[in-house]
Formats: sequence, C-alpha cells, structure tokens
Amino acid sequence: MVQTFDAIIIGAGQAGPPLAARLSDAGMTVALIERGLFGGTCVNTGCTPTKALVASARVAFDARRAAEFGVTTGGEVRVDLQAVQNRQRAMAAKSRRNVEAWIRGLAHCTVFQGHASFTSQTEIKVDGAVLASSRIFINVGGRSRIPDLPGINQVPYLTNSSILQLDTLPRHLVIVGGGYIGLEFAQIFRRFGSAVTVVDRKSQLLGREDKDISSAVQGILEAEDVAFRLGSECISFRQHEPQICVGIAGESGASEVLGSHVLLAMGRQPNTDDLGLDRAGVAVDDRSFVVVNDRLETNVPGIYALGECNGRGSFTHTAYNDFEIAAANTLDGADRNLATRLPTYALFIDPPLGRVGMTQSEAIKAGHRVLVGQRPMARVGRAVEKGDTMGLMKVMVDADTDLILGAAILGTCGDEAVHGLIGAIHAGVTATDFQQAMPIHPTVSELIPTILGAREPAA
Ligand SMILES: Cc1cc2nc3c(=O)[nH]c(=O)nc-3n(C[C@H](O)[C@H](O)[C@H](O)COP(=O)(O)OP(=O)(O)OC[C@H]3O[C@@H](n4cnc5c(N)ncnc54)[C@H](O)[C@@H]3O)c2cc1C
Ligand SMILES: NC(=O)c1ccc[n+]([C@@H]2O[C@H](COP(=O)([O-])OP(=O)(O)OC[C@H]3O[C@@H](n4cnc5c(N)ncnc54)[C@H](O)[C@@H]3O)[C@@H](O)[C@H]2O)c1
Repeated sequence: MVQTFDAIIIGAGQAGPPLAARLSDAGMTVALIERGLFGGTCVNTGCTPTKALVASARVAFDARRAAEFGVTTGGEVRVDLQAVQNRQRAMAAKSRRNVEAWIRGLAHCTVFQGHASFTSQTEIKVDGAVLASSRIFINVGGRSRIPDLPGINQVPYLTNSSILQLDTLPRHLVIVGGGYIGLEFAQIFRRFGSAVTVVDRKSQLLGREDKDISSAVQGILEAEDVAFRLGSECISFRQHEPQICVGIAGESGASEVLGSHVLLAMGRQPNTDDLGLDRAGVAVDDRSFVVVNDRLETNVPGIYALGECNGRGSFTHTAYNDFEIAAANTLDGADRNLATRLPTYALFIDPPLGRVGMTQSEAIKAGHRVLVGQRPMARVGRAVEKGDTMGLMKVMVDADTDLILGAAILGTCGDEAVHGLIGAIHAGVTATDFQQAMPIHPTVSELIPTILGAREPAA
C-alpha cells in the first residue's frame, strides 16, 4: 500500500530535522527517512566529536605549557585516548538522542528507519514501504571519498568516522589530505602525542586562502612539529608490517612515507549513488552532486536537494541555511535563494581561522580596488595576555564603495571575532561606519576598527 504525505524528507542530518519540524508545525504531514544515525555527519562523525577532540587536545597543550603561566602540574602530561574518545562519544550520543526524540515527538511527522530510494518522481521505497508525495527534499549528506588507488584495500586505513573508534594512540599518523579534516586531526593527534605527517598534492595548503593565511596555518602546525609533505600526490599504499607505506609522487620523483596508521582526508563524496535518482530523472553533476538552482530546486519540479549533497556548501551552517531557504519558500511565500549567501566558515585548528566573504586575491580578481587592514596577532593585547600570539588578522575593503568585502582572522578567538564582520558585511555596513562603533577592551574584536583605520592599497 502506498502511504501519501504532504512532504517526504530523505536524511535526518542538519537540514532534514528542522525542516520536518517547521512543516509539521504548519500542519503538513511529513515522512522523514533515516538509514543511519540521527543527526547525520555533524553530530556523529563531524563537528561535535571533532570539536570535542580539539578541546581535549587544547587541554593537553595548555597542561604542557602550564609553567609558562606560573602554574605547577603533576609532571609529565599523558593523554588517555580511550577517556578522550569516551568524552566525545558521550556528547555525540546525547545529541543524537535529542534529535531522535525531537523528530519522533513532532505532531505530523512519521519517522522511517531504513534506506530510501526513488522509484519514480513522486515515490520513494524504504524497506517494504512505498511513500508518495509531490514534494520531496533530499538531504542525504556525504562520506569520505576513498580513491581507487593501488593497494588501498590491502591497508587498514582510517577515515573521519573510524578514527573516532580508535582507543590507542598511533605512534605515527600519516594523513593524506591537508584540507579541513586533515589539518584538524593533524593538530589533535600531535597534541595527544602521536608523530604526524600530512601529505597533500598541492604545494600550498588550503588553496582557496591567501598565501599569507595558508603559510601562517602551516607555521602554526609546524611549530608543534606536524610534518608536511606538500606537492606530493598520494599514488599508492603498501603494507610493510608493522608499518603502512604511503606512496607519493612529487617534483623530486616517487618516494614513500611510512607510518603506523593512515587517515584518508582526501575530500567528500555525496551519498547519491544508491538513491535511484535516475528513476526520478534527477540530474547530478560530474562529481555526483545533485544539481540545484539558487532556490534549491532540482531539474524535476517538486524535488529539492539540501545540504552537502547539492554541492553548494559542505558545512553544517550551509545545510541549516538551506533548510531556512526551503522552509521560507515553501511556507512563507518567500523568494529566498543562495545567490546572496555570504561564504562563512572556520577551520578549527587552534588557534582557529575565521573567514567571511572574499579573500584578498578573490577581491582583486573580481576587479575591486582593494584596501587591506591587517595586524599580526602578536600585536593584539588579548592574544599576548593569553600567551596565544600565532596568526594574523586582515580585512579587505572596496576603495570605491567603502564596503567590507571579506576578512580572515587566524588567531585566538578568530572563529568568534569574525562574526562582527559577518554581520557588518551582511548588513552592508561601510568600513567607516564600522570604525565608529565602540568595541570592548581587551578583546580580539577591538582591533578590527583599528586595522580598518589603517587600511592601505593591497600589494
Ligand atoms: C570530520 C568532520 C568535521 C566537520 N566539522 C565541521 C565543523 O566544524 N563545522 C561545520 O560547519 N561543518 C563541519 N563538517 C561538515 C558537516 O558535518 C557537514 O557539512 C554537515 O553535517 C552536512 O549536513 P547534511 O545535512 O547535508 O548531511 P549529513 O549530516 O551527512 O546527513 C545526511 C543524513 O542522510 C542519511 N542518508 C543518506 N542516504 C540516505 C538514504 N538513501 N536513505 C535514508 N537516509 C540517508 C545519512 O545517514 C545521514 O544521517 C565536518 C565534517 C567532517 C567529516
Ligand atoms: N571546520 C569545518 O567546518 C570542517 C571541518 C572538517 C570538515 N569540514 C568539511 O568537510 C569537507 C571535506 O574535508 P576534507 O578535508 O576531506 O576535504 P578537502 O577538500 O578540504 O581537502 C582534501 C585535500 O586532499 C588533497 N588530496 C586529494 N587527493 C589527494 C592525493 N591523491 N594526494 C595528495 N593529496 C590529495 C587535496 O589537495 C585537498 O587539499 C570540507 O570541504 C569541509 O567543508 C569542515
């Protein structure tokens, strides 16, 4: 028997549950289907567990430096990885239970547990059930991309999910991929006590960032003895008991990096391959992301794609913002879209990198006459007081309109301090206006008006 709903949502990650809640609260009948863990990547294998690990790593880092702050501790600092992992697991489990209880408690929402796939443009099968709706929201997220390289299946590699199950510290962790996942785990495990080597095919880390920012990120990690093999393409894997050999090809030819463990952090792949999209005629791009327009509509009327699977953002806040757009357009008669969405993100190494809008090179490439205000964190009072002086902050301004174009704050509290600029850019506040607000002392944010006041033509 076919069960009909006002809306079907596939995936209980970051967009699905809040969308189910809004539709149900509006009186619509909703089917929400989840095949794995409620809360998806962010809650179970992404943001929550990794930021809990970042916090444990910071405590280890601080404990080792305690004497610098005049604090005496009980001797050598050791990390009990099992206890660290239990802490993050407990947080993820609590969050997962909360999501499940929330969606199961919604008045008009029926939760189905199982793998969903399209049988037509309006029908979904999940286990034995067939569900129908003229409105289907796809929120299936993604997973680690595992490239088909020689030897890959002969070595016990780790991913962002399986590394969360590891209870003994790797002696030497080799991380393939120096993106967000690679860099966050690199510092986490280095601080826990592992030797860490990061291999990346690019010669500059975080290729999207300005060179000064990516060099400073690398410097922060190198200061803690994270080793880098950049400009090195990973081409193969080989087990050489008890080591794993990662084959790399770089400018100086082929060689190997040996480690006790290997983490693959080589990008993400959308969970669209087993969704039956072809049976619904939903178009995907060459990397299997669902193609959507700025209103998150696919090429099939009534079918939408939200979150990481649409290739328009791979962060929790972009997935959540997709929910807000879809809900406003469905329920409020709004015409919200992605076109005006500002890029915002943070890299949670410690100290973190907070980012909004354009980089300096993007702004120049886009034809702006760019003024830049910048300052090393070593000249930010709050950073000095905290003994946390690595990094720099910079803000880009359009010389003709005085509008703020973008900012990067790499330093203590950079993930929080950047929010003042997110608000300002979103609201179209000029640099001159921003300078006239009175910030709080002593904070990192108090220096933003100061650096705006010293803005100079970009080199
Ligand atoms: C290690 C790591 C750290 C991260 N840290 C951050 C961070 O600090 N900040 C940040 O903003 N982002 C971070 N991210 C990214 C963030 O977690 C994701 O972008 C976000 O979770 C995507 O949300 P989503 O709703 O699109 O997908 P997901 O959260 O992945 O949810 C998709 C859900 O769909 C389900 N599903 C898939 N296919 C089917 C099917 N056929 N039938 C039924 N159910 C299905 C899945 O089981 C899953 O529960 C991190 C990611 C990783 C891997
Ligand atoms: N702080 C955060 O918000 C956060 C944290 C973690 C993950 N995430 C999300 O998860 C996504 C995926 O993260 P990721 O780090 O896996 O992907 P990524 O795309 O950020 O980085 C992958 C890296 O792997 C390298 N690479 C790929 N193939 C290679 C090869 N054969 N040899 C050597 N290097 C190779 C690439 O050059 C790249 O630098 C990110 O885009 C991000 O949106 C966000």
